[in-house]
Amino acid sequence: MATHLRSAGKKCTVIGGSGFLGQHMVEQLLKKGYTVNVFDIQKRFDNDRVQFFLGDLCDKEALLPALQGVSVAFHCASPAPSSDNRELFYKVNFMGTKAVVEACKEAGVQKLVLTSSASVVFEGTDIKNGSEDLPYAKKPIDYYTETKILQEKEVLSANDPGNNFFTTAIRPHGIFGPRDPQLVPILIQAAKSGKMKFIIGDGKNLVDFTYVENVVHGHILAAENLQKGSALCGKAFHITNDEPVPFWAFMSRILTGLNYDPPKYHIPYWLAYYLALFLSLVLWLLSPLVTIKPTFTPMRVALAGTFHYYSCERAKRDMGYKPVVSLDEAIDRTLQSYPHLRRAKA
Ligand SMILES: NC(=O)C1=CN([C@@H]2O[C@H](COP(=O)(O)OP(=O)(O)OC[C@H]3O[C@@H](n4cnc5c(N)ncnc54)[C@H](OP(=O)(O)O)[C@@H]3O)[C@@H](O)[C@H]2O)C=CC1
Ligand SMILES: CC(C)CCC[C@@H](C)[C@H]1CC[C@H]2C3=C(CC[C@]12C)[C@@]1(C)CCC(=O)C[C@@H]1CC3
Repeated sequence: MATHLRSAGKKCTVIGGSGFLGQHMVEQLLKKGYTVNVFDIQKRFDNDRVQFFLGDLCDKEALLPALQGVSVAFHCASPAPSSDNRELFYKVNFMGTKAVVEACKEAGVQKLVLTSSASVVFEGTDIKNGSEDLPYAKKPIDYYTETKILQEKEVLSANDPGNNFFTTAIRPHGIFGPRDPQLVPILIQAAKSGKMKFIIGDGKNLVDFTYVENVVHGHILAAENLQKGSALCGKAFHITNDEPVPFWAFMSRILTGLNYDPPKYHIPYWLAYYLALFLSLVLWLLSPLVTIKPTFTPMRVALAGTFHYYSCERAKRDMGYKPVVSLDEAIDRTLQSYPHLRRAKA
């Protein structure tokens, strides 16, 4: 059945709809004829076609009005990984997700699609073409990821066909695109302050970077294929660009595309890792006196210096997923979208 026919008359709620991914979700859902509610802790854009509900997702009562009459809820809210706030991650990603599940059931929502993360299986060592069958990380790289695991388990185990409630999880990796507040802005900030001189390791490690529209496409396909008896029920799916790329080649392309020099000196992976670990220890000791956010954390060094790319064969097989924007096109569109970060040529 054509996508526009399947989506006719569908009403959905995007929890976290004011965020980077959330806003792109809203735009595509509206294009596909969905009626869209946004539930978020803040309102970051205006759109007459969207009904906004402001509140904290940890509060079930606040969620309920946003879910009335809705058939699909997309849950893509999370505190930013860089907030580095253990209590907040636990409260929002774990306890809050329990509230989301409860509220969906109470409001009679039939489908819940969670935005998880491919990092739920990453322990800081190489993953090449990893499938969804990899076990959850026993030692997740940070507390954000630890709570993404708890969150994913909570949502997948809530799948309950007997009560007409179906759940699935999308695991994207390294989302980028216009309006992303993390990847490009952090990279350019690091370049501006002269910190992007070194390639961690030999620079050959392949990683997935996934264009935001492909991530959105995966979510919408998931919602449309999630139904009684489908292979999606209670399962997680990698959504990638299906074009793993050397981490440092990708970074260099963004840097040169915005007129910054690419890194050219190599530093051994373990040296970078232990330097970052030592730095975080020093900053932790100083934290009662001063708060400094380091650019190079052990987590970022692990992400920058290892292979971690994932197979999206399961999504292709079970929901007909195929990236809609190639990596080349995605990088060009992203570079175009950040004129304010472009360095004036000398
Ligand atoms: N960006 C990436 O590379 C990847 C992201 N993900 C996942 O994708 C999802 C979306 O990420 P992204 O769009 O980058 O994140 P954003 O921070 O841009 O968006 C998340 C939104 O959720 C809101 N939010 C946070 N806490 C609450 C709360 N308690 N109640 C209601 N709303 C809340 C945020 O508000 P505020 O800004 O005020 O906190 C923000 O508007 C997240 O679940 C993330 O874990 C997964 C893999 C990779
Ligand atoms: C300073 C440089 C070494 C790195 C600059 C880019 C990084 C900020 C990004 C490279 C990989 C990204 C990534 C995430 C955040 C931004 C990066 C670290 C996530 C941690 C976002 C949340 C997830 O669920 C997993 C992502 C993995 C990749």
